[in-house]
Amino acid sequence: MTGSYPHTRLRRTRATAWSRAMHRENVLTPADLIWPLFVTEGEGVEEPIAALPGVSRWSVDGVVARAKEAAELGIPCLALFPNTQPDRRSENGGEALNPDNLMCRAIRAVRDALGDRIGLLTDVALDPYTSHGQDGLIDAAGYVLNDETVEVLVGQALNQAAAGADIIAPSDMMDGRIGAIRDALEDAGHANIQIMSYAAKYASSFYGPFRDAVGSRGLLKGDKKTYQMDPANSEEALREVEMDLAEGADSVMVKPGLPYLDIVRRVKETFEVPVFAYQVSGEYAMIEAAVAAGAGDRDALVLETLLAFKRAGCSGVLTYYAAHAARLLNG
Ligand SMILES: NCC(=O)CCC(=O)O
Ligand SMILES: [Mg+2]
Repeated sequence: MTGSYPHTRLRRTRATAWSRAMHRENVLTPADLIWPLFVTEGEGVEEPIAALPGVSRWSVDGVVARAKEAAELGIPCLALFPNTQPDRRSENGGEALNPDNLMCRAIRAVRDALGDRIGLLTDVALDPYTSHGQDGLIDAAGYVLNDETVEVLVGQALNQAAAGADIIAPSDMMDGRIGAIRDALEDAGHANIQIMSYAAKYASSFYGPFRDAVGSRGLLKGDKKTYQMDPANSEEALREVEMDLAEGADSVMVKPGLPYLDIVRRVKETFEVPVFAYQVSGEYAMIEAAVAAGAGDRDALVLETLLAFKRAGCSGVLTYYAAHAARLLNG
């Protein structure tokens, strides 16, 4: 119990740097960071993404170089996203099942170069592969079909697993996909491949720059509200998480990040499982815009926002600032 003034003065322990360090309740380290990288075709290619100043798409060799850099910085895991060429996109996203697609080539190249020195988390959803930009198969009215999509997602997950993925991360929000993917991984002898479920993924306005990065912005018609969650809901997030855990998810994700830290906290307190959050592209772009406007200091804003994820209960954060933050933390 907190006593009363003046015997208790909460400012006492804040008076010096050593004392603040001694009383700090949460810490951020490079091991808390997962670095999302965008892969593009070619060799020696770096394509800056205008909507995400400071973030580029890299050809596979560049991804390998970034992976080495990440391992040296103490970042434990990368999240890979492909920018599929327009002529490889289709109505049913079949390129997701191609064992030589951009994603699988990137997975194999990083695995060959780094072995187990870094983890590879791979995105399962069809939006980087469909000509309509939705995460699944659609009917004539454009509605995303659940069970038919899950069948394709299982194939996509097995394809990534065969290429060497460590953590399958379904971001599609179909019902039942975690159980279906878990069963398929077990049957295929991949008992130790993890699943990090994007369990509570909201239909958010913060994903705009990401859609530029994977080339789906211009393609997407309508929105994703029939499968991603309503930002008004919190009870429903607990049901989503509960189902994914029951189906075999090893860890769960909340997305977006900072505006949804109340969800992180509720999930953590309710289930006591590893929870991750995604500081998404629009959050990154907001910080960059604030810095460009002279409204704040980048390094301080980055470290404060990332620490806030830890305080809320996250085991780690997916962030485009991962390498930058790790450099700051390593001093
Ligand atoms: N499935 C991954 C994402 O949708 C990322 C969104 C973002 O960074 O805006
Ligand atoms: Mg779900």
